Amino acid sequence: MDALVHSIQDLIFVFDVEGRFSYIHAAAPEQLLIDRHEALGKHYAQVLPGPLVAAFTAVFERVQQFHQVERFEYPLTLGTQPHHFHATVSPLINSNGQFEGVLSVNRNITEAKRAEVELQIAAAAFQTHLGILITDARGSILKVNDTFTRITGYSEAEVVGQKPRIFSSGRHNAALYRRLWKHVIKTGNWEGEIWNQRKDGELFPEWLTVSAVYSVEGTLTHYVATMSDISERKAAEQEIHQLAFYDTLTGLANRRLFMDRMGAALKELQRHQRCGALLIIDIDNFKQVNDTLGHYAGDQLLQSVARRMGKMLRDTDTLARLGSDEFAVLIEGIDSGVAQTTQLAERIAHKLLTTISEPIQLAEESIVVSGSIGITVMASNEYSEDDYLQQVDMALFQAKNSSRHRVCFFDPSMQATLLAHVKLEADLRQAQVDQQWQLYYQPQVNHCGAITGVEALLRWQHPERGMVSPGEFIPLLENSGLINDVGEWVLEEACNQLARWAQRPQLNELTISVNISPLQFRDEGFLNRVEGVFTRTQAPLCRLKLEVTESLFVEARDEAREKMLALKAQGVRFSLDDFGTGYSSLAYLAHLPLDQLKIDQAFVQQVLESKANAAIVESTIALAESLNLEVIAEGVENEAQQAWLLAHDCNAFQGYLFGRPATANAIEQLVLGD
Ligand SMILES: Nc1nc2c(ncn2[C@@H]2O[C@@H]3COP(=O)(O)O[C@H]4[C@@H](O)[C@H](n5cnc6c(=O)[nH]c(N)nc65)O[C@@H]4COP(=O)(O)O[C@H]3[C@H]2O)c(=O)[nH]1
Repeated sequence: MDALVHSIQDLIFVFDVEGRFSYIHAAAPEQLLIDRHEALGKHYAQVLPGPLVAAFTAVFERVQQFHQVERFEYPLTLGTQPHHFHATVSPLINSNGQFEGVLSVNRNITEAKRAEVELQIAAAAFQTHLGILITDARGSILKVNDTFTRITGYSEAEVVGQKPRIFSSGRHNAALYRRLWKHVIKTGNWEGEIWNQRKDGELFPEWLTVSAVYSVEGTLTHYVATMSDISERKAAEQEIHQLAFYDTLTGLANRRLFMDRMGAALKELQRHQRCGALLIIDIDNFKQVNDTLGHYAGDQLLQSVARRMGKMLRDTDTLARLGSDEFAVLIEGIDSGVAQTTQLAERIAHKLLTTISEPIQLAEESIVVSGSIGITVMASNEYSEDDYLQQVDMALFQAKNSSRHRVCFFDPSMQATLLAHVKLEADLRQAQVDQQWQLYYQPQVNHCGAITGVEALLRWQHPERGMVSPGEFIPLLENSGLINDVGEWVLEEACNQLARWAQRPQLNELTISVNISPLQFRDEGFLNRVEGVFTRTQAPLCRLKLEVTESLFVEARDEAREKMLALKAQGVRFSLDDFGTGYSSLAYLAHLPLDQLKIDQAFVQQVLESKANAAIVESTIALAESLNLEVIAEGVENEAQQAWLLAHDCNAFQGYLFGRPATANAIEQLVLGD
């Protein structure tokens, strides 16, 4: 009997009515908290840990009171290991029906508990955001989770027993699947991107991991596949790629992608000695379309031009939009040499120009635009992408500035000229900072040869080049916007001179003519600047003449007239310079508040040689007379010219015959006859 009891794995305790241990069975002494002999006769509260005492007391009392079997579970640490027990506590009732104690049978359920927890974890893990599919060793589906159903549209019932190939998208060849299974067999798992098909037929990309499951004995029992639907991520990646490398308006490559392709083309050039050509295309009247028809029309224009050019080019060419109305074409991998590449690029450029200039229907209007193209041939890898872009920009600049050739090739001398321009512009900015300006004055005389006034002419005292002529730098001042500041300096200097001469009896009648560039005149702040100068210098304004040119009245002429009237009201007079060279309407000129017509030196110098020039000068003099304007001839170099002019009623002159431009001091000496 003892041997029988001894073989029972459960712990058996008998407690008397008071709760003292009267019998203890344990298969091994380590299953007990204290030694069996020591525990016998002790109250359970003296042996068990506090929390268990409380739980056991409640059970004990109920068993005693109701004479019923109670069951409960409790944790207990034996040695250092946590354990779980299940206790069945029964009342011990004697033959008289009296309660004599309790019998507690305690089973160690630690392993079962652990398995239960693991199962719970596994079940929770199975329901994750990843789709899970489990197959047997032959690949038949045994189980899938809810996420799998959400991703694929297949319920578990629909797929159990099937092979995973039912999800195949047809996008991958058999070799990929062979590689996949080979890898799983060799390493135990595989992961990668794969396209599958949902139940509704839609193909989608997923990130798939496949793992092989082996039994303890090492035999393959299952495959577990987890998958996540990456179609949204792929779409987002695609969108990011599109935004990063393509122009949103036209869908063409953007500057970044274009530069990448150029980099690749240059490498190709290095490896295989193949030439390439780079073209930059600019839509000449794009700004005008944008300003007059609005941005929407401008956008449509660009889209239309992009479409047409795209159709014209080959798939291997890269067409890109680099900036607002600037497109670029990269033609690469041309086997033939530089000469043939040049010819090919030119042919393509002309075709592009033709396609650009076909009429475009924008809303109600059909418009025609033109383009200009700069080309450079990429035949050497000693230049970088940026160098080639710079070259082609220069060629484009040249194409835009030449009225005849809308297509220009880059040539190195162009680079030298442009660099000189850039240097000159930088020098001009420095000239303004360092005030390297000087004002010279050229005498203007009447029919008796007496000096009545001067024309103020700007000089630039360049630190290295000496005196630079305004013909060279005025256009640059105009292009860079510096003309406003420099022009103000000229006016202030001339007005200060007038104010000084006003103090001197023999000089106080002299007038000064100041050249005003159309750009300066049109500037919004022009009147304010001029009035500032007048206030500061207190010059006698009736002796100030502003020389304007006909080109001022080509655009916004009413605005120009308004400004002239405002200045006229302060006593300022106006001279029309270079008369006869422009295209202004005489009828309009008659409406301007002018005081003087200046006959351009080109006519004056040819007056004796060319009948046509003589006729122009004669009619200018007649026109001045009829409009009641003074007339002055400039560029008079000899007495014969002066005599001719006098004979034709022109009584005011300027030119080398009477004096070259000189300093104010020199002019004063001339007037005073020193
Ligand atoms: N061959 C020849 N030339 C003569 C003769 N008499 C005068 N000249 C030159 O002809 C130009 C007359 O000035 P412009 O027609 O207003 O032409 C001026 C004017 O358009 C512009 N300019 C000069 N100073 C200024 C200025 O302060 N502001 C602006 N906006 N333009 C200026 O630069 C142009 C050239 O000025 P410059 O080189 O000083 O050249 C001056 C003068 O030196 C002559 O008998 N024969």
